[in-house]
Amino acid sequence: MTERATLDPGLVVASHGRHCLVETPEGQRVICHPRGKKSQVVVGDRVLWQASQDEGTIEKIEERRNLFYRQDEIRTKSFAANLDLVLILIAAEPEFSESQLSRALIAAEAERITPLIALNKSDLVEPFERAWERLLPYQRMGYGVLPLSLRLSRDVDHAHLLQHLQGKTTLVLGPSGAGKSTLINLLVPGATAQTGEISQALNSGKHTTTSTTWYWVDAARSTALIDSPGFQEFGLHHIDPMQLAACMPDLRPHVANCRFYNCTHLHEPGCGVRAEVQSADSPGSISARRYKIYSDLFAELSRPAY
Ligand SMILES: Nc1nc2c(ncn2[C@@H]2O[C@H](COP(=O)(O)OP(=O)(O)OP(=O)(O)O)[C@@H](O)[C@H]2O)c(=O)[nH]1
Ligand SMILES: [Zn+2]
Repeated sequence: MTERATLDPGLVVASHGRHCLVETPEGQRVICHPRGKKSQVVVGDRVLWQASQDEGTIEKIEERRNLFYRQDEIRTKSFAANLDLVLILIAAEPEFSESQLSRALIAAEAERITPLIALNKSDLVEPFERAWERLLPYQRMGYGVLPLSLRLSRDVDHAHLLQHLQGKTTLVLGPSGAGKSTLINLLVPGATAQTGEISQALNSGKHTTTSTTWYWVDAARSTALIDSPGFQEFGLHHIDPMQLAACMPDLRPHVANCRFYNCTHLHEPGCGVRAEVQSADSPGSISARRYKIYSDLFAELSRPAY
C-alpha cells in the first residue's frame, strides 16, 4: 500500500495488547497501531486510520454509542463498543451462577444495551427445568429468555437465534461449558479457524488466543457476533453503588416509594425496595436472592478502590 495523507474509515475486529486488526469497508484487514499511549481501541470501534507501508496507524476513534466493560479493582477490561445486544449464554449444566448472570445484566443496563438470556441444553430435561425455574424472576422483570438445544436442534436454534440477531451487533458472553463455541460455530461456520488466523496475524506468528473477536454472520456483513472471554470475575467497579438499583429492573420501580431520596435500600425506614422483598410471610415482587445480590454488590462497590 502506498503512503498517503488521507484517512480511511475502518472497523476494529480484533485487538491484542497495543495493536489491533482493522477492517476496511471493502473487507480488507490491516494491522494497526494506535497513535499515542492513551488511546485504547476496543473491538467494535469505528476508527479513522492512516496507511503506512503494510500496516496502519489509528488517528481517531469515532464517538461510541456505548462501551460494554467490566472493571475490577486493579485493571479495567473493556469488552466491546457500539453494541445492539448482549447475549448471555448459560446452560442447564453446569449450573449457572445467578450472581454472575446479574452482574452481566447490570453491566448491560448501565450502558443501556438490551440483554437477551439464552438457556442451552434443553435436552437435559431435569436440570433444564430447574434452571428455567431459576430464570422465571428474570422473565418477570422483562428479560427475554430463549431456550436452546445447540447440540441437537441445530437448524431450529439457528433460525430462532437469527430472528433475534439479524442486522445487529451482538456480544456473546457465557461461562465456560455453556456452549459458547458451539453457538458461534453454528452461526459462523469456521469461526475457530478464523480465530487462529487472527491470533497469528496479531501475535506475529505466536499462536495464542486473542481476547475479543468480531465475526460476520452473513456475507452482506450486516449481522455480527463478538466473542469475548471473561464471564468469570465480572467486576462492576465502574458503577456507582447508588446507581445499582436503577440497573435492576425488579428494584427500579420501587425506589420512588422510598422515604429518603438518597436511600441505599439497606437499612433506612420507609424503604420502598425492602418493602417488596419476598419473605416467608410477605409475597413481594423482589426475590430474596436478588435482594442479596443487590446488597452484596452494594458493599463490594462501596469499598474504596485502590
Ligand atoms: N447436552 C447438551 N450438550 C451440549 C449442548 N450444546 C453444547 N453441548 C456440550 O457442552 C460442552 C461445552 O460446549 P462448548 O461449546 O465447548 O462450550 P464453551 O462455552 O465454548 O466452553 P469453553 O470452551 O470451556 O469456553 C460440549 O461438550 C458440547 O458438546 C446441548 O444442547 N446439549
Ligand atoms: Zn429504599
